[in-house]
Amino acid sequence: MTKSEQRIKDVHNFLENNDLVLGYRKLMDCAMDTQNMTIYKAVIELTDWKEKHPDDNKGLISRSKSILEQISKFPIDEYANDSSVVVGKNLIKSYGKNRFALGPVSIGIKKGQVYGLVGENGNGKTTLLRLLAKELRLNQGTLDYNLDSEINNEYDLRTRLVYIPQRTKKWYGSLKDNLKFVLSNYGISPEENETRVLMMIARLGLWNYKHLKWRELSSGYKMRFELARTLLRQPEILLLDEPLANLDVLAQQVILEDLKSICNSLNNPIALILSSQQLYEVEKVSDKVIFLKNGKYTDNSENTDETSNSLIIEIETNSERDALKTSLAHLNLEKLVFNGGIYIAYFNSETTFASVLEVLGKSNIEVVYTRNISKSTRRFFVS
Ligand SMILES: Nc1ncnc2c1ncn2[C@@H]1O[C@H](COP(=O)(O)OP(=O)(O)OP(=O)(O)O)[C@@H](O)[C@H]1O
Repeated sequence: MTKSEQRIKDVHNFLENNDLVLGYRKLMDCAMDTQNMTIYKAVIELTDWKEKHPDDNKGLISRSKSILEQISKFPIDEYANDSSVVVGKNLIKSYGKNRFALGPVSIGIKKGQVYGLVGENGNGKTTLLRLLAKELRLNQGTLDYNLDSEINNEYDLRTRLVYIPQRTKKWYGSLKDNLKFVLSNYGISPEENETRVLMMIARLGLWNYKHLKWRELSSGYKMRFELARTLLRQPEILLLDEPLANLDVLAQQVILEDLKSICNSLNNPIALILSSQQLYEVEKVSDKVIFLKNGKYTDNSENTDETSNSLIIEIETNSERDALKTSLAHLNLEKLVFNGGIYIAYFNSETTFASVLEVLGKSNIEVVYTRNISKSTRRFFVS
């Protein structure tokens, strides 16, 4: 089964299981992989119908399946270049003597991959993103881009290597007109412009906002607009500074899933690096998580820290510390740290998470929340 057939099958399964919100998004991703305007138009028409018939799930499923059928007839040219699109070696950036210094950082990312950049405030996330975006000059190290498009000047580079800062600029007119303006520079017909823009509006959940102006949009939707604007230009590398800021937890998950899915396109994948404070959400979608502390770098695939073999568990409980300590003691508990809200329990490598759950379950400890963070970047935040 090809990847494209697998994706179509996945959408079928989502529809069959009534996971319609997700199924519809994945249907749009399959549609976008065709790059075919007839398919785009069918999706646009269905999006409009869906908004007018919000409760007709049966109708949505049968109409979606009929589009899937059309999509399955299109051969998809799968992107096949497996080399890194950006390679940074021993990057160092200093803002001056005795001031903040980042690095050395080495990084290499392929298209279709997502890297999460995490760390507390002021630890160099924006600095690293701006270095990769060529907005800041390196003090040391080398930075190479292997872009597929021909790059003749700074403008070409800026369309393929896009950095979206935390605060974006105000724009005038309607959301849709602004998106159409982006494509008007690409020499495509007005009809195709309209179709591509409406498709992107549908995919980014902006359908009911397309006629709104900048000041009428919440910050979450302003970010979605920025993404739509950027994605229309088909970038090869996308650098996002805190795209989750100002979003509620549900919206954070949705936008991350959307980003991951869009960047994983079969024929037009994008290398995505995003910074965030939302560790767990970012970990879920990232191929690699890079943790920055005081400008120094650790990534979660290198188990080089001293706790890399330990079992580390977060536990939230209303019980007393002594009671917790006593019940866990015989499980080779090495350390129990309380950070004010949550306990972090460190065990030696022979202890399993299942055995801790068993002990907690049988004890009188009232567990509100627990999580195994042994492999999570979270362990660097708490240590
Ligand atoms: N232009 C600059 N000149 C001097 N120092 C700077 C400059 N820009 C950033 N810094 C310093 O570099 C450090 C890292 O900043 P940076 O914005 O990269 O961190 P961050 O991890 O993105 O933080 P946040 O999560 O708060 O956005 C901070 O101490 C900041 O004050």
